[in-house]
Amino acid sequence: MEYPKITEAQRRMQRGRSIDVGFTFNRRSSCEMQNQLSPCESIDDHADIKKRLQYKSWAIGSARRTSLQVEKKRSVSSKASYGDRRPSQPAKFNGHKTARWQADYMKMNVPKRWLKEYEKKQADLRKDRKKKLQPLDRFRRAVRLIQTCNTAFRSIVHYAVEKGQHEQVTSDATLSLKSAAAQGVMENLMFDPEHYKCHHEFLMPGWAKEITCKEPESRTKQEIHSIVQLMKQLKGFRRYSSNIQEAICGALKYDCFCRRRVVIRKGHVAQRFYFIFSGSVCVTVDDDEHSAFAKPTENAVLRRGDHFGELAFVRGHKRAATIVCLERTELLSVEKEDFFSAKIDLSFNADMQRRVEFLKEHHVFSTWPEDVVKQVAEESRLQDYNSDEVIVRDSSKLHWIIFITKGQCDVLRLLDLSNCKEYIDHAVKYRMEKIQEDASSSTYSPNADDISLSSIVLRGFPSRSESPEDESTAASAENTLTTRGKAKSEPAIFKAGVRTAVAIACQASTKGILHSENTKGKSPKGRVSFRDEVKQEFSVQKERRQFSEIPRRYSEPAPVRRAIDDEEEKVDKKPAEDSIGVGVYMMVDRLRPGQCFGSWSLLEQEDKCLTLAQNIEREMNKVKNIKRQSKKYNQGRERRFTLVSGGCEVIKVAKEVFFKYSDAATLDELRRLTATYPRDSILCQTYLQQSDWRTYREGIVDNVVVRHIARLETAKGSARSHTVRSSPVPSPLCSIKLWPSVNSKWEYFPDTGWVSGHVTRPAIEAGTIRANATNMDRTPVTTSSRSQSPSLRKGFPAPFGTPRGSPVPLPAPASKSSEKLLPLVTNDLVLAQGSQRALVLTHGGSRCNDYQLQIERSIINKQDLKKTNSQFGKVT
Ligand SMILES: Nc1ncnc2c1ncn2[C@@H]1O[C@@H]2COP(=O)(O)O[C@H]2[C@H]1O
Repeated sequence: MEYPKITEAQRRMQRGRSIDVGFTFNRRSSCEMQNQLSPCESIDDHADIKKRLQYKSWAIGSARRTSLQVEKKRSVSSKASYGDRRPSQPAKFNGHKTARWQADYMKMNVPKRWLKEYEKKQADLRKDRKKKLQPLDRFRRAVRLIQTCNTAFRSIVHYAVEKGQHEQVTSDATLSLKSAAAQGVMENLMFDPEHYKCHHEFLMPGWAKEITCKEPESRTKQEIHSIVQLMKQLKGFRRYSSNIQEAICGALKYDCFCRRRVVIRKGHVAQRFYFIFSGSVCVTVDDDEHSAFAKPTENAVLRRGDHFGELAFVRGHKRAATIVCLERTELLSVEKEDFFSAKIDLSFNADMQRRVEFLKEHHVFSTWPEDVVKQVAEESRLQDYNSDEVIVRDSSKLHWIIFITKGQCDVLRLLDLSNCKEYIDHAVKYRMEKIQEDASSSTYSPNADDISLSSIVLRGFPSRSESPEDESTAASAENTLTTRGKAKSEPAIFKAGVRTAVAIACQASTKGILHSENTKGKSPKGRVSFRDEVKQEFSVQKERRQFSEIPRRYSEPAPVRRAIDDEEEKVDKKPAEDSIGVGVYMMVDRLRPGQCFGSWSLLEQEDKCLTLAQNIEREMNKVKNIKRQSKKYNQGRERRFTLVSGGCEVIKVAKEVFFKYSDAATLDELRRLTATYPRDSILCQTYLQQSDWRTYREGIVDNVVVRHIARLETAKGSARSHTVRSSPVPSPLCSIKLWPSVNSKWEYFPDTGWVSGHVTRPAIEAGTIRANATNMDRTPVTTSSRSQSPSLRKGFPAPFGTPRGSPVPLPAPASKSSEKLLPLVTNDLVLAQGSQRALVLTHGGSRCNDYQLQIERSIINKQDLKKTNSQFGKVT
């Protein structure tokens, strides 16, 4: 058989057409999975391609065979040349950008029309796939993504461990344990400092260690550049210009020291200047490093990003302090010669100049001679703090006066609530009412939230009273307390207060009201501590002193004073947990540039820093100003404040240095700058007011919900003004709702909220409930009345601590334009007007469409309803 002769061009054309379908498929797959499969990769892929083609109905047998043959031939013959043919950049096709595989087709004479059709089909498919993605599919996708990320992360960790860089991946738990151990006790802080810490501390990477251990001459430019980038993480390093940075990094040497290792000893000749890359060191002015561990609060602690050892170079003296590691610390140091050749000293001189200028301009130092100011500036230190960093934990142990140069700091007062008369009175009163209410009504069992405030106070008592046993526990607790109380001859008020509280605790626990979670949730650090009587006795005495406004120094005879002081010292020496039963931090002041912190104790000892002549004059003035000064003395002596940075730069001047040069004018100026903060009793009242659920709720409502609703309503327009809002805003605007119909049916619809069967229009919200049950009236609450601040609501005193869930009357509204239902929230009590039926919302809320609403129908008889209402009356 003779075959017709065909030209090479015809053959090529035929081949192109015959392989089209199969080839298109193959090429497509090569594009989609470039890394896994490519048609010309090897003959081993042949089986795979065949398998794929079997499932494609449009890949007819003959075509498939041809294509495979062609593919096989091609893959064998053109294996070497394929790489060359393949264009590295996307080629242009018909004015459109095309992919690599399209360019290949062009070469193989694949008709453009087919390509276009194919592309269009693919685009449609992609669009459809995107559109039809169900939430579940989306979720699956997200899960897959997370899985991928997780796998990637694990492989990085694995790689790091293999390469010996596993130290960099240190868990927070290990770090927090380390730092807690390094700091010794957690001191008096009632919040967990770990919450304010970065989760990972970055240790020096292996490659950086290698570079910094090399001789400076053998470091390449690239290596120095990498070290510069790494060192830029340190705030102490960033302040240098790029030239200085490079010069420093060319000479840096890596060192790692363990805890207790002395890096610098006072009086030694200076050799190196140090940056802290990780860990922390303590600066102590003693020759001996032990005070760093014995009195940790008295010494400065330097951390990652700080530097030390410059003073000796700048001043040309010997080392001014001892520096010891508090934990495993990584340091990068620069030799003396490099320090000067890199001109690091210039930046320190500039810093020094800034300090001098700040001090010179400050009022306190206005009378000081220039050389003295310079000396003080030399001995002071400029430090910057990030937001939320604790600068001073306890002002009573402060050894510096802190001047704020930039930014702001917050002064906090740790308020011991268990020592606040107002708080105890409030809690006991509230609890008594609750118990009476419980005793009289068996139908209504209060929610755990209802006693949240009282449980804070009760937390200060031994856990034995919280065991859900019976009254015998109460009796025994009371007995123990009374016996102890007798032995110590407690004041009567105190005994009565404590007894009531213990009794309350037991009664509450027998009813299963006290929930440990509840207590835990409200407790800073979840502490449960027992305040012993001695502490309480003195706290009561302290309280009395505070109330009487008579300064202790001048009102009490000396021996008594000493005795009290001694006792106080004893009490103060107790562990932190014992000294504060229930604490809360209150912000009392915000300091801005120019203001100072920590001068109270200085004013107290002002006599020490005056000359004899000045002393005589001051004695005269003292008599006149006795009352004014005594207040400040008390403040300095008894009250402790915490200083927390809000992002600031400060100058710390040592008190001793300040003492040396202070005169009367300086102290007067300092006194003028020193703020007098409110007494604890006032702070306590403010706290109670702020933590009052209703005040809080109104604040939130004013700030968030009302604005949100207003926005929604503006968007919806006035057409919906007579319909019930279906917005899912769980607005806790009102706790009591009155319904206009006596026997109305109570129904809940997810969209429309509560609807009464007897009312044609939506039931009208009522905000006011009168003391008398029979006189219950309805008055609509408007958004405008709601948005008023609590103080503007006349005749609406804010009782302390009305907890969430308890019935709260709302103020008389301004107008009745709004005829809408306000949403209910959990624990809301719903009363029908004139009806004896009450509903307590136990779960969800009328605006929570996703929740199944459960309603507890408690039938309250008339008597109980009256009682309840009379209690509402009491609250108002
Ligand atoms: N009060 C301080 N607070 C923080 N660091 C200090 C204080 N006093 C001295 N230093 C540092 O401790 C270093 C001890 O060595 P130098 O004197 O060389 O440089 C000193 C300062 O860098």
